[in-house]
Amino acid sequence: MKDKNCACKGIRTCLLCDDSKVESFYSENILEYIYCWKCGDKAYIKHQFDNHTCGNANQSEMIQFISIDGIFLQPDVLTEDEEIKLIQSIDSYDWVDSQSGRRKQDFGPKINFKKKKVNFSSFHGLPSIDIKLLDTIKRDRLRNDPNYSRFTSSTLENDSSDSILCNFKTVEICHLEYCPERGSSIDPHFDDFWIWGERLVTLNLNSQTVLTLTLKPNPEQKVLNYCVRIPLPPRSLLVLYGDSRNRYEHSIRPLDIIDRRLAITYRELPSSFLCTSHDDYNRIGKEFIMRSENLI
Ligand SMILES: O=C(O)CCC(=O)C(=O)O
Ligand SMILES: [Fe+2]
Repeated sequence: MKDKNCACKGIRTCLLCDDSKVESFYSENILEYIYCWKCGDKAYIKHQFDNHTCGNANQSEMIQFISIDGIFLQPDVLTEDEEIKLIQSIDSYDWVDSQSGRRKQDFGPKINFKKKKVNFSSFHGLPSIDIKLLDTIKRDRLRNDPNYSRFTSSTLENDSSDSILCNFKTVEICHLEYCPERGSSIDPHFDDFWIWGERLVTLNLNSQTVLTLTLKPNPEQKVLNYCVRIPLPPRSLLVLYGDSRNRYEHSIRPLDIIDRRLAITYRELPSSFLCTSHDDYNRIGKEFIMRSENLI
């Protein structure tokens, strides 16, 4: 361990505080399935990925795959020009050091997840360019090819002809920066279930990476553990929901950061805050909506 000159706490580390981090991270050998965004609901064993046929029909029985619920990925939702302008806007705000070698910019209230308390005093609105681009994407740039199973989950109340972002109301935005020099990563985790809704929406900018889904190891279950690797090109939009949000933890491994990568996460509220008779939840829901409608 080196002297701490970073924001890591507890078991989290980055290259600044632990130079063995990258080699030791996820050294266990587990089966890797690669997600195919065209198929929408399948991930193929790594060495056979290039041989698979997209869609449900005509799949060779020799190809080993798993079905996976609740991933939507759409490449090229932004033009290169839009991406450049978005990155310029992001870099006009101050970065704050965060855990595991990341830096971040938060646009939302301070939340104490354990005590279930929300403090809105520092939340003054959401960056307008982030919201306008997501609106454009929602309106014009998402495709639901009927030949493939792009929406899979029963946890969404959407009709299959709806966009995956139907009725998505952003109430919090976070900008994240990952750099290979800092060994930036995010450990496997669930996003909070109390305050954040069903869909986790992420825009990937500046360089490609891979988001990894894993199941928490369960010593009682004797099934071989595995991971699902989701390649994320720059300018792609990812939505995790259903099993991918609720059953699998997600992470970004340091070796998957090959260049500076920026991500914008957009979060919504669950219905428990929106249509409720619970006074406290009602107040929190209303305050979120009111503050997030202010574009800065
Ligand atoms: O960087 C990413 O794509 C994931 C970020 C994430 O999981 C989070 O902020 O909760
Ligand atoms: Fe997350």
